[in-house]
Amino acid sequence: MPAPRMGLLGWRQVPAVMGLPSQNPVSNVMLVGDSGVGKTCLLVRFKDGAFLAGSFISTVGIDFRNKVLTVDGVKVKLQIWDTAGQERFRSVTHAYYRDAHALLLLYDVTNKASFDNIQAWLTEIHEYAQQDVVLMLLGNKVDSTQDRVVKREDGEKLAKEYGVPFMETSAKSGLNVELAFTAIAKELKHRSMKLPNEPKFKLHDYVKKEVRGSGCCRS
Ligand SMILES: Nc1nc2c(ncn2[C@@H]2O[C@H](COP(=O)(O)OP(=O)(O)OP(=O)(O)O)[C@@H](O)[C@H]2O)c(=O)[nH]1
Repeated sequence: MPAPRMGLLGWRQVPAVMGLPSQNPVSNVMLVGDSGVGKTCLLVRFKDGAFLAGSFISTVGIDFRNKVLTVDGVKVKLQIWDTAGQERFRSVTHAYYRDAHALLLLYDVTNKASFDNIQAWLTEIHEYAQQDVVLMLLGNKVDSTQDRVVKREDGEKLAKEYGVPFMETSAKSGLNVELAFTAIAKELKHRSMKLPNEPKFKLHDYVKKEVRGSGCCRS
């Protein structure tokens, strides 16, 4: 059992922006998935450009970081919530779904159980999150080629089945990490601005094109 990492918010504490999504220029992005899939590492890679090597310290409750991205010349403020994947913190996570504007759902390509549990996570998301929440599926740890047990095609198939955009990432190498958050920020920006003459942004198409362009993830 990994040692616990107490989230900045600790138990039952709520970020100042909770409950005020419409008056609030901050977009809330929540990272979910089994314990150990790499949610904290993905966030640290995105925020600080570093990889948390060494022993695995499991998140307790929920933690968060802020990051501002410039998307098509517009600043998009993201507050990213790093949730605890362990089952015993599930009720804490449930309380946050409703105020999330976007969800990044992770599994670990070296851990079949974390992939098999995606269906259960999607059921939970369906139950607790807003109907129009932006959702993306990420298969993390693709740098671990020797230990891979979930093929890219399996991730793609599952994502297609549920109609969600998909990409493979590595918090260790940084592969597609910036891209995942940028894609989410683009979608959130387009939704919030709703410019009448602007063509509708298609997250699926953007992700497919960008992932193909990066030459990533051929296994
Ligand atoms: N090789 C490799 N290891 C990774 C990657 N991302 C995370 N890890 C390792 O996986 C372990 C778990 O990472 P965390 O980011 O703490 O996992 P988590 O999903 O936040 O776990 P919980 O807080 O328990 O929900 C750590 O030992 C990390 O070093 C990755 O992209 N590649």
